[in-house]
Amino acid sequence: MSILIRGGTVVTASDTYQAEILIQGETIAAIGEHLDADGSEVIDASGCYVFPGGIDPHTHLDMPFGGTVTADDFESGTRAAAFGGTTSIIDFCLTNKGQSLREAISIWHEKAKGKASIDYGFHLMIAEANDQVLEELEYVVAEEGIVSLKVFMAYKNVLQADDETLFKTLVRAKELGALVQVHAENGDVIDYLTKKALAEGNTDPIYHALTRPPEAEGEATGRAAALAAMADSQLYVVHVSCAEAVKRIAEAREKGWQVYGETCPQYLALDIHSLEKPDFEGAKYVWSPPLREQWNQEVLWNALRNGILQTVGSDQCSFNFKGQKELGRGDFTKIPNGGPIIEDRFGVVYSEGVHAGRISLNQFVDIISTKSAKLFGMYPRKGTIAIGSDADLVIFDPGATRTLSAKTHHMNVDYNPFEGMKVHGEVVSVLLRGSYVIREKQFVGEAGAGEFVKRAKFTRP
Ligand SMILES: NC(=O)NCCC(=O)O
Ligand SMILES: [Zn+2]
Ligand SMILES: [Zn+2]
Repeated sequence: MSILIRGGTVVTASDTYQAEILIQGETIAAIGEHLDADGSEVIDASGCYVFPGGIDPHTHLDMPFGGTVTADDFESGTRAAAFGGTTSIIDFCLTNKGQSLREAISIWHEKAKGKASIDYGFHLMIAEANDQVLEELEYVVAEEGIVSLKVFMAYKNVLQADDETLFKTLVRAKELGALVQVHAENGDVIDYLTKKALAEGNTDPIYHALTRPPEAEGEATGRAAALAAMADSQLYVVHVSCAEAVKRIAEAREKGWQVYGETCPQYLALDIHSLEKPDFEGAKYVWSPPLREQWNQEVLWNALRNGILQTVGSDQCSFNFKGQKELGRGDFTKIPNGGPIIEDRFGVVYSEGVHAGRISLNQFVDIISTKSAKLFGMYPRKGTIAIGSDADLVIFDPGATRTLSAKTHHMNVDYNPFEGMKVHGEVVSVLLRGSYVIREKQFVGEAGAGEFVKRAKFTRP
């Protein structure tokens, strides 16, 4: 089976040009002009961009958290991702203290099996760094192809690990060729501030943000970067929300330390005042780190444009307002943290980034796909348009406009944090390894067609 994409403008992280793309089987066989279409299905991409499929480096599907389980599992989550132009995700596999890593990973494989309609990999959470865990990591990297390890510096008494755990993980990651990720907030300070707020009768959603100050994120980011430098290792800071954290990453990079950073669409396009919405609606906007004052948005865009931050992940972690976010009525600490973003990551970054003139088309591709492929060991199989690469492609109409809404989204959740937002550009069709997942805005993919991607060891991009 071969497909010829004709008439489109091919966009990669480095180039923008008119060309035809010939797909044979699962990969790109040729790129050029006047390619032989004999026997191929021809897709007319006139007026459209052809992008490499989006790679979302940060998702939580079918994850127990905050006393409940995320509303989207691998089936609904990956389908929604495909509608939005994403063809690969990397989901976080949680672990418990005392549990073997093999067991934790096999639980996550079961969650995805037969459900994912796009390709996926796993990051592995490190809850403790004892001898058994450090030993088992060799198998994790070499056999499972899981080359990214996540340490939480927040969520005290739930997910939070101490500095010793982070440092030992960084040292081991260096030996094995893995990239360490951190949720960088000072969990001890936040624990103190949240208890104080509740004791003072401050229970509304806005106190979630007020008890997680930017300094708590900046401090933890700087500490993690310093630990990475002392371990001579590599660090990726997830969901950077504010200027304080950007500053610490910039300082680390200036010193030549291998520190990378990701932000998310919610921090680029929403602000802290959403948490003040009446009737408990502010709970829809509870993330950790929290939404910040609006001026931080331009700091984040500048950091993406200047290469201080490299990627935008969705941090997809959806909970319905009814029955889930509502668990925190009367106590903001019981609001499950997170939101539904997987479908709109690509579109919001295109619209607010490229259309609004903040980043170039090529920077968009780098941020939304290529850098994640490079940092997480999938390049050049994924993250670009090149001969031999997987034919993961997005045909995108830049002239279309649409309004984001829970009424039209495909996530399994009863609200959309970007409700009513007008965006420029629309995903028309999506191919995963040469097969349609989205065809003319309709889902034609298959639950189970997505494959687990074993990734290559970390190399400095
Ligand atoms: N970010 C958030 O609020 N929820 C998802 C879990 C995490 O990434 O910390
Ligand atoms: Zn986090
Ligand atoms: Zn997350």
